[in-house]
Amino acid sequence: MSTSYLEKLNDRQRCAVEHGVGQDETGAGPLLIIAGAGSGKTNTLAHRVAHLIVNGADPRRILLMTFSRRAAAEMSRRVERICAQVLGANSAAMTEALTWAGTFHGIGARLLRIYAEQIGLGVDFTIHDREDSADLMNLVRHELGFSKTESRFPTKGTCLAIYSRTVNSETPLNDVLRNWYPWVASWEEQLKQLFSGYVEAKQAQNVLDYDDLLLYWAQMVSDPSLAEDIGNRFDHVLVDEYQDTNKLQSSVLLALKPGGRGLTVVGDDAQSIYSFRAATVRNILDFPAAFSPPADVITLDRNYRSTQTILAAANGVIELARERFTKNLWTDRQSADRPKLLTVKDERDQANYIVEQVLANRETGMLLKQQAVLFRTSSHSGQLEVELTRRNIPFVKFGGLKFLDSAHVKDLLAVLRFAQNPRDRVAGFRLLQMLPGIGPQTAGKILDAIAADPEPLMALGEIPAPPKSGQDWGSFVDLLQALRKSGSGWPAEIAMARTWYEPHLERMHEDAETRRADLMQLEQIAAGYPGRERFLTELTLDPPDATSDQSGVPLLDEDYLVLSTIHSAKGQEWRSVFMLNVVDGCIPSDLSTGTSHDLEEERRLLYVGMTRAKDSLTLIVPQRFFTSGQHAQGDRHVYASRTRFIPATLLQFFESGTWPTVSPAASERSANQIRIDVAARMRGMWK
Ligand SMILES: Nc1ncnc2c1ncn2[C@@H]1O[C@H](COP(=O)(O)OP(=O)(O)OP(=O)(O)O)[C@@H](O)[C@H]1O
Repeated sequence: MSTSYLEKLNDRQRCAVEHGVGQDETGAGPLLIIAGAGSGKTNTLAHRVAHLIVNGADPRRILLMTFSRRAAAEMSRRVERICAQVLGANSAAMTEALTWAGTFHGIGARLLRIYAEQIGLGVDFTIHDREDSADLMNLVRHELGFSKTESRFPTKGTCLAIYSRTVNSETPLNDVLRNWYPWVASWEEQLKQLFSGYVEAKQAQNVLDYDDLLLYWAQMVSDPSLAEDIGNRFDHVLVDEYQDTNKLQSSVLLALKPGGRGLTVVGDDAQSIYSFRAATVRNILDFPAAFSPPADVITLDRNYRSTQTILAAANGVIELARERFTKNLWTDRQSADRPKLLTVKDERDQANYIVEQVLANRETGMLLKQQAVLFRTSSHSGQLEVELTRRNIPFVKFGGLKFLDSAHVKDLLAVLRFAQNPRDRVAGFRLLQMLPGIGPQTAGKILDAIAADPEPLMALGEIPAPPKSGQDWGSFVDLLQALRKSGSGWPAEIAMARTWYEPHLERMHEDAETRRADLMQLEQIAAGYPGRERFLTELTLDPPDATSDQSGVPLLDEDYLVLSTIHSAKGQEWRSVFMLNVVDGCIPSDLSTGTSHDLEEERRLLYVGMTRAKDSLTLIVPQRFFTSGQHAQGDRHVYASRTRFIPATLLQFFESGTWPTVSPAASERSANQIRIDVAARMRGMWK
């Protein structure tokens, strides 16, 4: 069989791809691939999966876990391309059978549905996103009377963050409070009560939150026979971005493959940027020793993405990290141009510079899509978005406000979610209050009345129409009962729900027309899923995160500039990268300067951003920037200085400059063209 597809790999990559393949029948021993930025991690992992399939592995028995659904889709596409070189026309069938590719949470949700009965879980469970979870937390907090306490009890968001960190890091509440939330430590007892109430409420309503998908999974595999049963479904388990997994995820993984047979994890400790989700870099560092004999380790340190000058600057930044394990990256892509470190007056000039530069690049044949503007926090791109819109330059923004966070999209999803799981109080609450004349109290009463019935939506039909809800009540009940029966199939159901919702949309929002366009787009997205349950699950777990000025994301063949938070830029690359606000207070963010641990993560963020660039990198340092909300002083302009992560010793790696540049000729011209001689007038005042 031809192995020509392996020829383009370098020796180390090839070693990683071939590790253990065809050695013996029990599969390869555990493998850790430490893959530096741009070292071909995705490429290598895709080749490994393809190589396994080409060598006879059953694709239905390969579990591939990635950080996002987008990454899983990209990986499957690459695997298919590689397999096609060897297997020709048969490859599509093989790679389509690669059905166990997804995120930890997505895979968890699927397994929980399969094993629901064995662990006493209602198979119809719905999944709460962070906002729904916070709403439910709030409800319980209210019921327990904590919102009325005299000194201030933590907000619903903080409570949820504490809960989430506690369960994901498998750390006692007491420690979490002491280390991360010392200012609420006095509330420990009440928080315990709250969390216990929250767990009971979720169970009564048959909902799981994000964390539950991992928690339930971990509980499930703590039973040795279930663990074995699930583990035996897969011959190979491969995990990408292992540096961003948390303790719970590694527990699950090790329980699935306790001896490490067939287990491959890939990651880069220098790119670990998700500790706010309780990810721990220890997972990757401790991986080899979790097995006996220890896992094999292969390091990829040749970078194929960036020029040598960009890499030198990025290496310089990460070299100053307190603790690091990855070696310096190297490349043979020479370039005479160092990355730019550009000082501008303020954010307005920053935006103007980018627009000018992006257009200039396009003149030289670089598509907008090959260029990206990265920033630490979603709000940093405000000025730029205004300028791009004004100049009619199409852009798509990743990170920050999600499409699914808009009220009307959430409304429509609430209809579907309530039909799916009528015990889901958060969805029910939202939905009932859309009807005229129904407020929180009436909604609560209705939900209470139907909760005990084995078929709550049938019970709904027996409730007399609440006063003032008029004819809307009847059509509401009809809709839900029809959806529950699933008679019209998918995606017709979502169209049905939208038709029902439209008059309410018009009543509630002045800009109903633009919102309607979002709903049409949602319907289009929905058509790509086999059914309501999969649609709701996957959308909640990995929502599309692009928002743009237009009603939707431009079609793929259109050209647009990419705006992205650094977090959302993970794993991507562009020919030209601009980074906004490379100043202290933005990166490191002034919210993150608390501990050295936080600071180190901010340094890695800058590193991740810089290593996205292939040919050209520009870091922009506005001397003044606008900050909102976080300070006691409120919104204000502050004077900024260059990020502390680029101290004077690193300036050698950059070409420093200012913009706009005033050429000598221009200043001479302006001197010659004095329109008002103010000085002469001033003198004249006294003559
Ligand atoms: N053996 C190789 N020969 C030539 N180019 C390669 C090779 N391996 C990878 N590349 C190229 O290097 C670039 C980076 O690869 P990839 O996106 O897989 O990196 P990565 O390790 O996932 O990066 P990161 O961790 O920074 O996101 C891609 O453009 C890819 O095509």
